[in-house]
Amino acid sequence: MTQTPAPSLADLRQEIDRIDAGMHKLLMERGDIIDKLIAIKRSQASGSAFRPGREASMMREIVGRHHGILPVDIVESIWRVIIATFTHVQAPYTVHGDISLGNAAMRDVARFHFGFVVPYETHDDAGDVIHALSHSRGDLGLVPVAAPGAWWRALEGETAPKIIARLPFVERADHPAALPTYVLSKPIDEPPSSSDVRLVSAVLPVAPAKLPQGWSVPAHAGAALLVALHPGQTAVALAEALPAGTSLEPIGSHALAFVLPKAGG
Ligand SMILES: O=C(O)C(=O)C[C@]1(C(=O)O)C=C[C@@H](O)C=C1
Repeated sequence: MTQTPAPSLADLRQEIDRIDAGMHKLLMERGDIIDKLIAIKRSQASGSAFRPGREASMMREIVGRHHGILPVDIVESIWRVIIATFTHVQAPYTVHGDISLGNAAMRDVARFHFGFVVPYETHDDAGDVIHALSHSRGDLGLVPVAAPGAWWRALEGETAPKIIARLPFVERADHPAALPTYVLSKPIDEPPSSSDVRLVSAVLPVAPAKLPQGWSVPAHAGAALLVALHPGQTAVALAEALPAGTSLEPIGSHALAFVLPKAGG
């Protein structure tokens, strides 16, 4: 029986060149599709190209089907950069990062999720980020969930910026840009789906001795709570669980995080 000879280094490099050319061609083809999409989106009311629900479901699909020796970190980061860059091609925007919990961690979040083509500006606190968004056309803000003070109160009111996503989309141990971060923008034309987490600013008459049981409170400061309503939970039930005189204001929503099990775990 004749054995097929093992491929040479030159053969394998030829294969790599063929694959790279194919990937490059597909990316250019993706650009042609985005070009057509721009025309459709221009005719819609909102000036913003972001569709955070669509982005979250794409990331879920991509990371969910991945296997092989290429680390999932790189797959997530490549597609984040592709999507963020094609969004920028549709309508230019700047990412504003709140560095109150550290410059390096926020820069990693911004670069991992938005790449290097999208301009990145830093601000000393969440208030400055929200102010910058209010005066922009379609910029994005990044605020750490644990940023100091009741920063989310500046998101109350119909025309104020809102939370539209939570990063990282894909949660796993040792994520390279792990700082839990909210993405903010001016209100967008995408109603939350029934499987999204809706965020509420609750202001109690006095600071509570302990946080309400059975509710997710990602952040709190004095009498102000940022409450995350998970699918099935309602603002009416939350109001009943909190003291009389509490005010509740919607401040955005985000997709449920996709939790990736630990490799081998
Ligand atoms: O699907 C869209 O609406 C797009 O604009 C395309 C795209 C992408 O590049 O895949 C870009 C921006 C959106 O946030 C979601 C996805």
